[in-house]
Amino acid sequence: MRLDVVTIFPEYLDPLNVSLVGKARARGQLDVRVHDLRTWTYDRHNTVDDTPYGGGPGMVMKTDPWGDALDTVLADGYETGARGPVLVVPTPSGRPFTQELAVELSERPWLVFTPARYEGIDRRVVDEYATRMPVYEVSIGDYVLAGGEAAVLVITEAVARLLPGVLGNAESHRDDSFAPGAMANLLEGPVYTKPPHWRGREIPEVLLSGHHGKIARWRRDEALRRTTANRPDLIERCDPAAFDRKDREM
Ligand SMILES: COc1cccc(Cn2ccc3ccc(-c4cc(N)[nH]n4)cc32)c1
Repeated sequence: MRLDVVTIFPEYLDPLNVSLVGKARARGQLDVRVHDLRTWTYDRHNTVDDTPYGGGPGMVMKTDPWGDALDTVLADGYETGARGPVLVVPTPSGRPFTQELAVELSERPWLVFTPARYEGIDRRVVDEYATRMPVYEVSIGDYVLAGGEAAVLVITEAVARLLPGVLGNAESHRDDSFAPGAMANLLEGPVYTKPPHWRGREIPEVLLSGHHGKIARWRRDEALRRTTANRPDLIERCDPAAFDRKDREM
């Protein structure tokens, strides 16, 4: 997978050099290229913004730097054999970023991220590139950030961990809270590791029993308890039949 990120804060994407994404890049599983939008400005102040038509607070990011940057990035990608780009535009007014959308994006060969700042990018930029490629306008949550770079980090990590061979235990994302199956839509339950005793606190007996069926049922029940407490909205999405099937397996 190729990822291009165009931003006025390229250093904000430095975390993509470490941990899971950094290792995937080092192994050649991910080709991540970060571009400074100001490369495509030609005035003394490297201007990327201007006042909004219609008035109002803040500034809007100008068309030309984005158009020149995206044309260059896309041309370079095509020249190096990349195909099937999609534009990913972080915005508070986008569709919610979910595990389902992470899976969908992980199946694409080339993501081009356009994290904006100020009050966003002149709408004509998205309209222009929507004529050439799929555009995903994505919100990572119902809160307002100062720009899209943090969202790029979130989306990239959620997508990268789904790529074959990136996660150490190939199966572990299959048990994700939001992955299909009996635990789908359930939050993660509690986890424990050594030492067995810590400040007078013990490990739940069932986890020491070696009885895999009882352990699986306990984990499912704990996940149900936590989901009921913290995300009752997810409970409605659970499939009781999947629980029955899982119970019969345990
Ligand atoms: C566009 O409308 C906006 C309205 C008020 C502020 C801002 C600030 N801002 C600029 C670019 C940008 C990109 C993403 C986000 C963002 C995403 C999520 N989930 N929260 N916040 C916020 C961004 C934009």
